[in-house]
Amino acid sequence: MSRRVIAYDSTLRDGAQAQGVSFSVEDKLKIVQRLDELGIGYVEAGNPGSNPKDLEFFTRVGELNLRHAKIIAFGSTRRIGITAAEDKNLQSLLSANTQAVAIFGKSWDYQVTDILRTSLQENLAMIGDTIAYLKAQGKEVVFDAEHFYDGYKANAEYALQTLQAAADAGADVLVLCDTNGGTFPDEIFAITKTVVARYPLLQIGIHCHNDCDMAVANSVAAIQAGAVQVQGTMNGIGERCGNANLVSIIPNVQLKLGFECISGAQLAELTAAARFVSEVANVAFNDKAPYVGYDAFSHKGGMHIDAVNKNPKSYEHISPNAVGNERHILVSEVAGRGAILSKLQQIDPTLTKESEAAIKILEHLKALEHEGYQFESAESSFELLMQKLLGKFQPFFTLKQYSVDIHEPSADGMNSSVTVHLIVEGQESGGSAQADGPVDALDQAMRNALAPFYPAIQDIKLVDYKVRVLDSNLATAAKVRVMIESTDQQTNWTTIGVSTDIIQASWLALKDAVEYKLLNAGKTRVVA
Ligand SMILES: CC(=O)SCCNC(=O)CCNC(=O)[C@H](O)C(C)(C)COP(=O)(O)OP(=O)(O)OC[C@H]1O[C@@H](n2cnc3c(N)ncnc32)[C@H](O)[C@@H]1OP(=O)(O)O
Ligand SMILES: CC(=O)C(=O)O
Repeated sequence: MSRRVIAYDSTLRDGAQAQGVSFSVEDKLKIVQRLDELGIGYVEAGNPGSNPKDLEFFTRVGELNLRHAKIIAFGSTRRIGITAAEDKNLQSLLSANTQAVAIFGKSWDYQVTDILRTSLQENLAMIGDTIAYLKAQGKEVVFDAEHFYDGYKANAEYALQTLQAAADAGADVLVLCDTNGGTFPDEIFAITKTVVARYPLLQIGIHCHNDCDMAVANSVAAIQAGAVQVQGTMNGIGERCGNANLVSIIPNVQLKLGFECISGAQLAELTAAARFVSEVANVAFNDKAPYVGYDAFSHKGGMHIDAVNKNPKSYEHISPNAVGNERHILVSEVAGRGAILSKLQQIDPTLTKESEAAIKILEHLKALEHEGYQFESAESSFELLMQKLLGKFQPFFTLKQYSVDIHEPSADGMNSSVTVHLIVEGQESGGSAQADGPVDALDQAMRNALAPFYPAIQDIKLVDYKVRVLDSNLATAAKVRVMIESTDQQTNWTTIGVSTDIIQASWLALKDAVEYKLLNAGKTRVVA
C-alpha cells in the first residue's frame, strides 16, 4: 500500500503574509470551502492573536460543512517569563475553538539569544509549557520548529532539544521549517532522515520557503526522507519569495512518487482550484505554472505539435486531464502543417497535410507573422483567415470608408466622432457615433451601421484592448499590433490587427471580432 502524505495548507496564514495579499473574512471562507473540496487535510486559517479579522473568521468557519479539512489556528509559544495560561495570544488561540492548533517555536540557538533575547533553557520551557497547556485543553498540536534546518546546521544538539521539548509535552506533529528558504534538497533530505529515525512514532512535517527557488524540491526531498505532512500554500504565495507551492507538490508526490495525498477526482480539480485561489487573492495567475498554468500543456514548435498529434506522451510528462488542465496547440511562425491541420479539417475534412491549401495557408501565416501578426493569442482571426484563404468565406459586409475626427479639448468627455460607411447586402449603410476615444467611437459606429441587418452583434462586448508597438526604433512611424478580446457572455474570442496606423489596426481587429461573431452565430455565410 502506498504511503499517505497529508497536505497542510497555509494560504490563509503564511499566504496572507505575502506582499499585496489581504483576504477578507468572506474570501477566507470561500477558500476554505474550496480547499476542503480539494481534499486538503489541514487548513491553517489564521492567527487569532493577530487581528480581529482572523478572530471573526474563526467564529464563522463553523458554519461551513467541511468534509476533509481540519481548521488550524496558529500562534507562537508563550511569552518569556509568564505561564502559558497568562499569555493573551494563547487565550485568543483557544478562543478560536478549533480541534487542532499550530504553535511555532524557535529552534535556532542564535534566534533565541538575539531575537527572543532569552536563555536557551527558557526557550525550551516556553515550547514545553505551551504545548503541555494546549494538550491539557484537548487540542491536537502541530509544532512548527522555526528555522530548524539553519538551527540544526549551527547547533544540532540544541535544535534537537527543541524537538524533544515539544515531543515530551505531547506534540502530535513535529514540523521542520526552512524558514529562511536557504537550504538545499540534499541537506533537507539528510537532516529530515535523521529526525524521522529519531521519532519513529511521531509524524514529521515539512514547511519550506522559496528564497532559493527550492521550496518544492525541498518539500519533496523531505517527503522522500520520511516526512508525512507537507505544508505549503496555493500557488506558492507567502512571505518574501513565497512558500512551497502545494499546487506543484501534490501532483509531484502523487503522480511521480506514488504517495496517496488526495483522490484522483480531487486532483482533477487542481487547476480550477489554483486559478480560483489566485482570483480571490487578487494575485495574477502564472500562466507558466507547472501542471496548472495555461502554458503547461501548450505546444508551439511545429515538430512538437506534429509529435503530440501522433502521441501526446512525446512532449507531455502527464495527461493534462489528470490535473484538470487542457492541451493547447498554438499557431505561429514556428508551426508546421501539423499544427494547422486539425483546424483546417474542421472547415474542410478532406484536407491533408499534403494538400496545396495547407502549404499555402502556412506560408501566408508565416508572412503575416513576419509583418507583426501573432496568431497564437488570436485564434479567431486565424479561423477567419483560413476560411478566407480556403474560399469558404462570404463577407457579411465590406468597408466603403470611415472618417475619424478627434477634437481636443473635448466637449463633455466626448472627444471623438466617427462615421462609417459599409456595403451590407448590396446596400450602403452608414453609422456614426461619438465617444471618449476614437476606437470606442469606431466600434459603436460600425455596430450602428450593421445592427439593422445583424441584431446579434448587439450581444458583443469588448473585454480587453491591448496595443503593442512593434518596431519602436521608428518612433511614431512604428507599426502597432492591436489585440481585442470580445465576449457575448457565452464565449470569449480574440482578434488582431496590425498597421502603422493605430486606428486602422483597431478597425481590422474590430472587424474580425464582428465577423467571427456573425460567422459563429449563424454560419449561414460560409459557402458550401
Ligand atoms: C516564521 C513565521 O512566519 S512566524 C509567524 C509570523 N507571523 C506574523 O508575525 C503575523 C502575525 N503577527 C502579529 O500580528 C503580531 O506580530 C503579534 C500580534 C503576534 C505580536 O505583536 P506585538 O506583541 O506587537 O509584537 P511584535 O510583532 O512587535 O514583536 C514580536 C514579539 O514576539 C516575540 N516572539 C517571536 N517569536 C516568538 C515565539 N516563537 N514565542 C514567543 N514570542 C515570540 C518577539 O521576541 C517579540 O517580542 P518582544 O516584543 O518582547 O520583543
Ligand atoms: C512557521 C513558519 O511559518 C516558518 O517557520 O516559516
